[in-house]
Amino acid sequence: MQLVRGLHNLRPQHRGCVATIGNFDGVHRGHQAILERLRERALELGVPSCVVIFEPQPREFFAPETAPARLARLRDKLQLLADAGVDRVLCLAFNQRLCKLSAAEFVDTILVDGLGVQHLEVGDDFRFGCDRVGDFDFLQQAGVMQKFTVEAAQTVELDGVRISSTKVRDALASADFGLAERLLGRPFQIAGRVLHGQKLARQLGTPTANIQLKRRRVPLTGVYLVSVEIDGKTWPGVANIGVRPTVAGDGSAHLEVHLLDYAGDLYGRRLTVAFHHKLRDEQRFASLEALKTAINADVAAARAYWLGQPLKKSLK
Ligand SMILES: Cc1cc2nc3c(=O)[nH]c(=O)nc-3n(C[C@H](O)[C@H](O)[C@H](O)COP(=O)(O)O)c2cc1C
Ligand SMILES: Nc1ncnc2c1ncn2[C@@H]1O[C@H](COP(=O)(O)OP(=O)(O)OP(=O)(O)O)[C@@H](O)[C@H]1O
Repeated sequence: MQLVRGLHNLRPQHRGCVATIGNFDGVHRGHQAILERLRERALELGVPSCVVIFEPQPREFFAPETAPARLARLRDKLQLLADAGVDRVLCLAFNQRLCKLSAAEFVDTILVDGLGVQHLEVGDDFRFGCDRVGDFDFLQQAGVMQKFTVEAAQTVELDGVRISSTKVRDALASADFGLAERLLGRPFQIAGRVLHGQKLARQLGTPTANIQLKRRRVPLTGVYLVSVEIDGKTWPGVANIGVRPTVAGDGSAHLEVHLLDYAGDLYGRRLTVAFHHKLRDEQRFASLEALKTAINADVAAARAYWLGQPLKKSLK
């Protein structure tokens, strides 16, 4: 899959494609259906498929304080789009200039002049352009004039409710990982590289791998039963995701995982953590001793859970 960053990096050979536009946060089953349709159209027309995304996402640009945490960071989104068979991603900087484009300018500059789009696939609720004036009808009319076709993707629902990134976030916030998995079409996961921590965990008796979140905000906090994939092998574990109030960190979120029965150095390795069950909220304990007691109880609960579970369900 090819990544084109910014309109200015589009070349004449990029013209001619089928395209869709959106945030695609989490690449849930609604998105997957659009991408499937896009792939079919690309094959029919013999042109590449292109997904247009924005960085930052529009809500993060307009209201950085209240924009929801992302389900997946850009790198993981790109991987998911590649896995869905997308040929090209055009990643546009969402800035003052872009948000001021009228719907007609958006179509002319990006879709027609930039991409030479032959077919567009969008959700029926899709809106774009300054003040979100552009909609499906507008696109269809523009398509008649500018010689491209537009199709409204059928809404994908689960139990009568439209699947959306928002619904996945709600499921994670209420720790309903079964629902999150049904919305996403895969378990909710966070991937990252293992960093050196404050080395307190060993003193607490429970070694943990600290996964780099950088400045990433996360859509869930607390203590969870997890399974962790390392180089294709899966290990049961217990994880804390949060700001670690007891040891007064820097206020940024950390993901720390203790793997049951794993002995070995994980520094620098890339882990993928899948979430299965919430044990409790993160707490501020009065002492390290009290934190240690709580973590021991978490580990015992994890051990009991994984022993009682048919491991093959979640573990390879
Ligand atoms: C299962 C588990 C549960 C945890 N629960 C909490 C908690 O409730 N409150 C808290 O402040 N820190 C919690 N922590 C984080 C510890 O504070 C952290 O692991 C410890 O500070 C070690 O940090 P280090 O790896 O950077 O040395 C938890 C960690 C684990 C592995
Ligand atoms: N359940 C769905 N069924 C069909 N199309 C969908 C579905 N969800 C999103 N789409 C379409 O996928 C494209 C990208 O959607 P986008 O990520 O911007 O919104 P979303 O998933 O509804 O997220 P949010 O909850 O943040 O609004 C848009 O064309 C949108 O209409």
